[in-house]
Amino acid sequence: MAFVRVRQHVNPLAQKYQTLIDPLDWEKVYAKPKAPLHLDIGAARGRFLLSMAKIEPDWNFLGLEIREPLVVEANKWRDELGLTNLHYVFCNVNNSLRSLFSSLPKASLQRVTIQFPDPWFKNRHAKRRVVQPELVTELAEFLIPGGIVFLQSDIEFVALEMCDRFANHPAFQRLGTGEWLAQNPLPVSTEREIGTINKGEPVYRALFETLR
Ligand SMILES: C[S@@+](CC[C@H](N)C(=O)[O-])C[C@H]1O[C@@H](n2cnc3c(N)ncnc32)[C@H](O)[C@@H]1O
Repeated sequence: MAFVRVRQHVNPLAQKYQTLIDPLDWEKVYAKPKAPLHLDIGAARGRFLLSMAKIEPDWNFLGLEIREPLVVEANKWRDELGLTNLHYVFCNVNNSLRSLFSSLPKASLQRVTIQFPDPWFKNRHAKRRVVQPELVTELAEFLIPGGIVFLQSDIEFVALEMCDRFANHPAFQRLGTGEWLAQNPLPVSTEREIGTINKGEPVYRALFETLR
């Protein structure tokens, strides 16, 4: 499988990423549009979802990614494998969720993963980080009661900031003891997670649930 070469980071605040995305026609996207939906934010090359879609054929999987060539490539691999429960969309997740999900069958969105989002280390770039309070509010609106959000990062301050933003929203409660999770509860690791573990570096993980 040849990999397309792309820029490592793009600035989500740049003008060209402010275009609003059209709602999806879910009947055309998935063979079973009413199946539970797992959303992966910042899907990159999409390998995590590709494996998940094979393991859980009764779920639908949606990957959102701001680097368009990766999305084109991931959808090509999906087609080659004939997976009808997997789709990738090129968008800026910070301005697209509401439009994207306005047509979503009721009670579909059940699981969200945000894994190793770009850290944007400098304070003056903090607004470029994916988990902004507005994103948390939108997820609270569309997730079912009892829906799950799984967060992980290799940068502790990013993990802490993500956790604070979910903990500060009244719709979410953190699961577990409040310590970082020792294990990934999902059956597939992301590319970034495997790289981090192979370097012997820590991974900071947390689970949140929407109130029932
Ligand atoms: C460090 S990579 C991690 C990829 C994958 N989740 C993993 O764990 O291997 C973060 C990904 O999020 C994407 N991303 C960053 N900001 C985004 C945004 N506002 N909307 C959509 N995708 C975004 C980046 O382009 C990049 O592919």
